[in-house]
Amino acid sequence: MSIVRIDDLTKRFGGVTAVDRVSLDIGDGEFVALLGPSGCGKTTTLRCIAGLESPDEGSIQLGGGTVVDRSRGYELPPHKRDIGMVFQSYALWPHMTVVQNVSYPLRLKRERKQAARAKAMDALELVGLADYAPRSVSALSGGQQQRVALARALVREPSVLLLDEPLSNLDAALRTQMRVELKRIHEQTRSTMVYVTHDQEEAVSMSDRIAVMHGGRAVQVGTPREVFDAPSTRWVAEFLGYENILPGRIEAIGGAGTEVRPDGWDAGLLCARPAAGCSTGDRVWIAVRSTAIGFGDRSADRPNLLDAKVLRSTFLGTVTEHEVSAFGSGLVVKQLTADGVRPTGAQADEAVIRVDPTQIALIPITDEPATDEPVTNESTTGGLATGNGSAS
Ligand SMILES: Nc1ncnc2c1ncn2[C@@H]1O[C@H](COP(=O)(O)OP(=O)(O)OP(=O)(O)O)[C@@H](O)[C@H]1O
Repeated sequence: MSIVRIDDLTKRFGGVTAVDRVSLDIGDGEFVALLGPSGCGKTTTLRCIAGLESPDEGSIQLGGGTVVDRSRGYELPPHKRDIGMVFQSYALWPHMTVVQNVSYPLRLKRERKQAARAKAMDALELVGLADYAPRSVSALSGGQQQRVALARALVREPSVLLLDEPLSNLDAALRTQMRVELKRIHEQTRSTMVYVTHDQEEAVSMSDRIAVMHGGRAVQVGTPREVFDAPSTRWVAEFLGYENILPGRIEAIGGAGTEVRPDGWDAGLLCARPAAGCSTGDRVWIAVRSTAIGFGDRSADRPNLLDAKVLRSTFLGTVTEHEVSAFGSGLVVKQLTADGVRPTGAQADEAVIRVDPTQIALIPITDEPATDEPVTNESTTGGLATGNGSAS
């Protein structure tokens, strides 16, 4: 049964369509991340679920009950929705102790002091802060304050917990630690969680499913594996860090996989992943991560060996990044430093590269109009992706 059901949700701010016909079903106990670059509509979607924004179109159901339905002008106020929220800013009461902050939502609901305190202590136990109960929240670190905010959201046992970039104010080490903590809390409580983030690692490491958002739309929804291994559009592939994206055509589909030929190449590539919805002759984007290309050796009889020219090599600390050219296409190759010694050909800048057939994603080229908007993604190197970008 879906605990959150969003149908055709649209929210406009003046001329800006912040959320554009988003539909999403979230099951009981699921952890779903809304992932996308800044301004793609993640927070607005979350705020519509919470009732902090009033959508222009569409409907939302929580726990089977309608909370907003624009078609009949129905809208339930935020305090009547069975949700808990955790924001980027912890929004705690600085003059209250830890336990007072956590029990506050129950006191607002007129729960008796002793019962509220007992539930608050259980919630603090869950986030590992029971020993801090009598302290003033102002005396806690950022990470501890975020845990208090989490305990406060959990204390009412809401059917849905909405989290808006809750870890973004923490330093990198604490963020990683809190990620593990949040996952544990989710496993322990099995609460349904909707988590807004622009951080891919966060989304992948915690979520059961990810909804990738772009320009107000949920452009792909799936498990982390599905989304990362089979991006549905060129934009999603680029956003998820595929540095090499070439336009090409499917030559043949056989037992060993799909043969594709990038435009302008004298050789094809074997792709071992299933090419869902593709047929021979189809135009496709051929997407390959830089880590899926290595230096090879002609003496081995393996598929996808190509002669290439090494244009530049840059040591990046743990990996070495090479920019190479094969059949006139620029490619980014990344190797662990330990494997970074590349076999040279007759000339110092010549090498044989190998594209791992199991690591190639094929994306049908559709006639959708291109967006000129660049992909903003900290983990993307902004390499030598080619193609005219005329389709997504
Ligand atoms: N109150 C508002 N008034 C006007 N425009 C708004 C308002 N809230 C959001 N927007 C616009 O709607 C679009 C989506 O914003 P939203 O905050 O939902 O994106 P986001 O994906 O959460 O971004 P970020 O990661 O930067 O928070 C943006 O273009 C934003 O400028």
